[in-house]
Amino acid sequence: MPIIAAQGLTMRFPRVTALDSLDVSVEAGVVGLVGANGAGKSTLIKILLGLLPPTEGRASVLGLDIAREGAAIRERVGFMPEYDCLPPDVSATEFVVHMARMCGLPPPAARERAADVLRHVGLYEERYRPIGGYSTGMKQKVKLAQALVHDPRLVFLDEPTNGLDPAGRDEMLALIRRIGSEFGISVLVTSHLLGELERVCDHVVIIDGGKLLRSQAVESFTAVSGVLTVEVQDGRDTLGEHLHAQGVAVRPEGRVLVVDIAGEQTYDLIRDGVADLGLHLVRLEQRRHHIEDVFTS
Ligand SMILES: Nc1ncnc2c1ncn2[C@@H]1O[C@H](COP(=O)(O)OP(=O)(O)OP(=O)(O)O)[C@@H](O)[C@H]1O
Repeated sequence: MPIIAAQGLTMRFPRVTALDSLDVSVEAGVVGLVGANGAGKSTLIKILLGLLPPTEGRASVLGLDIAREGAAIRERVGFMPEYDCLPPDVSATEFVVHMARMCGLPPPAARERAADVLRHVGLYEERYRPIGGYSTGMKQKVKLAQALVHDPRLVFLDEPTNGLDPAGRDEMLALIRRIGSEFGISVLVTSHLLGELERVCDHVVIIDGGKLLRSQAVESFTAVSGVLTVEVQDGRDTLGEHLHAQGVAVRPEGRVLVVDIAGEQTYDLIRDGVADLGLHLVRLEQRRHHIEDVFTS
């Protein structure tokens, strides 16, 4: 059963059509929803949570109908909103316990679950301090923790890497991957950056102007290409010239050489070249496409 299915989903605001007859169906796993700012990602999430009735069309989440079963959907789905909505004067622990209580957990279970999820997202001693003094990364973790506290089957994460520095972004992406793989919770994560979703998602849905552009397994975007990446220690140009002299299509790119594969003999020529020149081979691998290549080529 798909975790999310939409048919002809349309949302017209007075001045703009945010979703335009969207048909999409995705299976369990970590799913990326990609689109430029204003593409309709947040609107889709609000509709899927049963919080905003669409102008036209139908959709279901975990097999539940958004028009009739919104409350049941929200019981089973966690939501991390894009913008901050955190009370500055309470601690992360107090806030997440409160959110667990709102979901119907009794006090001891709420405290236990809150402690667990805060640990999972990487908030430790700081969880007793008021949220107002937190960094952006810590606030994102609190928002993620509250989305997970009621043990949902699916979470919607709206731009979770927004405002994070590269280290914070990597940490958040790793956490998202763990939610899917270790906790077995399906994830719908939005971003305007294709590249970062490629690293953590099984499947990506790309929308533009409220229309579906693609819905595809990440693996099928990132199929192996027809080029090899060769890295040697101190000898990139020597090896490049040597291969070129043997008719190999080769070009330097940063620290590596990029070689077009013209059959099995290309591997042999590289191996023999490295050996003949007495070089130390660091890396020889077939390059994979990146999702972004699909849209820039
Ligand atoms: N309540 C609303 N009333 C009027 N227009 C709206 C409303 N909510 C969203 N829109 C418009 O619908 C379009 C899609 O907005 P949406 O927030 O879904 O995009 P998004 O892909 O999530 O982008 P972002 O990442 O910038 O939030 C935008 O043009 C936005 O201005």
